[in-house]
Amino acid sequence: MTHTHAISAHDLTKTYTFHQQRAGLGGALKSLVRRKYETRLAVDRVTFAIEPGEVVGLLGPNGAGKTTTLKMLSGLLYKTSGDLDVLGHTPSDRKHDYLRRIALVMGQKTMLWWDVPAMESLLLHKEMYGLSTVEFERNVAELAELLDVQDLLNVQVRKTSLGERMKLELMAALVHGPEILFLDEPTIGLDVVAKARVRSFLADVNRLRGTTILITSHDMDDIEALCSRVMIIDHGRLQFDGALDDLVRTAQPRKLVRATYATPVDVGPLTAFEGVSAVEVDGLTVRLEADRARTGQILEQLTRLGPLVDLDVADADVEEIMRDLFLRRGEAS
Ligand SMILES: Nc1ncnc2c1ncn2[C@@H]1O[C@H](COP(=O)(O)OP(=O)(O)OP(=O)(O)O)[C@@H](O)[C@H]1O
Repeated sequence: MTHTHAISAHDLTKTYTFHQQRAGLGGALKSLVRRKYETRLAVDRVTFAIEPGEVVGLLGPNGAGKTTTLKMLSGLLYKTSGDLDVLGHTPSDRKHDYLRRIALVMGQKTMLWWDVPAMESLLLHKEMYGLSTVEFERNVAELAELLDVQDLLNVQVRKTSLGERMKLELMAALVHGPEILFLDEPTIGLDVVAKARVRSFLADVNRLRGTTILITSHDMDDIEALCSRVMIIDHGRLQFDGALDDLVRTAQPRKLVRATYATPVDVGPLTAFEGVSAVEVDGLTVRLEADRARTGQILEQLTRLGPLVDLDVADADVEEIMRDLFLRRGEAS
């Protein structure tokens, strides 16, 4: 059988079953005698396919089911139902051949030994994945250069900064040359410079090696920099799967317009104009939101108000769009 998709999931579902601990000692004893089980539907009939070489962002509010999805894809968790195929494998079988072809990096977990230099962990990976010395040395050299960590490989990991450690973490994840990289919040806690470095590294890896990347992040700058496609998951359901641009267009049907005039203007006529909202005046600058479909007419209207010296039309910040989107969904459910 040939597999064209790197990842394909059909009605993928995960229900957690856990037992509720009652409060206090009496409660704890009662819980022992009569265990109360609860279930939580974390991922609910999710269907998607990802092609080799794609970089896809998995987005959603806290508790949406993103980590659970990544864990099922990487084989750390069993699915409850549905079909899942990654590189022709059932991930939860955790076959050696499968594990060789993927990597999972979790921003808050480390796969490096703390008390020894990163090189020791890399050598362990060499053994684990059965890499030849030539292959290993080539990969280490390439990754170390891309990440600029040549000087850090022989430093005890505990002595490295958070940003440095994430770079070493990525190196450890990629040294065996996986075809798919699962990333869970890879830039969490990093400063702006380190974040940018991680992003450009991931873009390089995708471009140079054709690595398929599925990334979750709460930082929309990560997503904008790396992903042309996003999947939004909320309450376990896949709510959107498509181009980031399309998401912006559908989620934010308004454009942000800023007009600056040479002399003060009366914005009275604007408020009555169809498709205009949130008009604000700040000295000689007028800000408003314009319905996407009517932006042309609205701009024309703005030119009639007075002598324009500057005009700026922009989409809302992706960060803001997400906030609005999740807020609205939260209110609706
Ligand atoms: N081991 C577990 N046992 C029971 N419920 C769990 C377990 N792990 C996660 N959950 C629940 O499953 C749901 C999805 O959690 P998940 O960690 O996948 O969300 P997430 O989208 O990654 O959130 P975040 O952005 O906060 O990391 C949540 O309601 C969470 O409380």
